[in-house]
Amino acid sequence: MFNRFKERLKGFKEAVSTKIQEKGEAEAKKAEAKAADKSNAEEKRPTQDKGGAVAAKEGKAGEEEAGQVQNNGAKAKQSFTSRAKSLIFEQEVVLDEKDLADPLWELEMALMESDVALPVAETIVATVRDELVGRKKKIRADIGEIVEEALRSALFKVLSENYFDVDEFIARADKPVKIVFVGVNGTGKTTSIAKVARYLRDRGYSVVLAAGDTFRAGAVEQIEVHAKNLEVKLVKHKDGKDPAAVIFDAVEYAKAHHRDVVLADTAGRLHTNINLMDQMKKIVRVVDPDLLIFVDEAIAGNDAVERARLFNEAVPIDGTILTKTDADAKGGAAISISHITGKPVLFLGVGQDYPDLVKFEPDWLLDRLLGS
Ligand SMILES: Nc1nc2c(ncn2[C@@H]2O[C@H](COP(=O)(O)OP(=O)(O)OP(=O)(O)O)[C@@H](O)[C@H]2O)c(=O)[nH]1
Repeated sequence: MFNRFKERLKGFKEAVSTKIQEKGEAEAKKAEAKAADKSNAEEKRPTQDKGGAVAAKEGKAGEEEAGQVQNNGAKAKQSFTSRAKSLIFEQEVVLDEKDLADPLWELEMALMESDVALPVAETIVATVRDELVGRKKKIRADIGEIVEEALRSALFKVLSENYFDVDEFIARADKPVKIVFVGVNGTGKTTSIAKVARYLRDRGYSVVLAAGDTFRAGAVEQIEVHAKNLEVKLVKHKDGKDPAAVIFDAVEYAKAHHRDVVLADTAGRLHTNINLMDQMKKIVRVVDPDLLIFVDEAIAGNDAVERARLFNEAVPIDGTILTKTDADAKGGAAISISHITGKPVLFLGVGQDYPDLVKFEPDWLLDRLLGS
């Protein structure tokens, strides 16, 4: 998961590390030279003072004393150098904007090549810059850790922007909670509905599915298989072509039978298909969903982000499910989609089986984006 993203970030980490090391070494050299000057000055002082006394004395005794003085001088020099060395290790480096210009450019490129949308990449770079510029770093501190911390904090800021606790929302909402899923073809909408049905059923909610994809041949049969596997009620129309009517009936069924949640499938559509977009608007008008969830696949990268933006413009969505993150090497869509739409990511699809659904938590995703 996100292997290419991690690979691309390495370049940035290395560039900052090299910068801190270079700067640290330059400052250490300066400190060493200063310490050596001071040590020479100290060495000279006792020799000169006692040197006068030596001149005043005559014979062997005088020579012995002179030897002793030289010895003392060498010892003083040695202890001064080791003190200077430990001071160098404790030396702190302050990074300025100039030091970080190249590494931050490297970071921006890494983010863009990982399909992070430009405004999001810029936000992340600005936060990392704020984290690193002007802060004192010890030369012997773990530089990798410093850079990782800055990145983590910048990514966390972006990922947690529109955080929404879907569990809490469902627990508090009036029942039945009406949830409609929309998106383009083949991105994993129906599979995600089945996963969410299982997720909710496991948390004690009763679920009704609505076979609202009346457009694609085989779509009703597909959701029927999921309903059977999960042992949940499916509402469908025989030869019905109006998805709004199917979903409306599913809601009526749920009300009459005191079911908690209605999960409605809809046909896959592209935002450019005006008829199908109008149909989606009609569904929203008729059903008035509590949550309109846009489903897209993480592997589509910037395309998924752009589609989410366009769907959100046509009919305001309440959140996103990003599928196929298990197959996504880049991570850009997962990082960008919420920032661009201003709506939260609710779940991530992490495989093809029913349990392969993860409730979106910024820290969970961060561990996978930055982890080894
Ligand atoms: N690896 C992986 N595959 C997934 C995930 N979610 C869905 N899929 C697969 O994606 C394919 C398409 O899923 P569907 O649920 O049929 O997609 P859809 O959006 O309903 O398709 P349409 O009905 O054409 O709109 C299936 O093979 C799923 O098993 C996921 O999180 N990871």
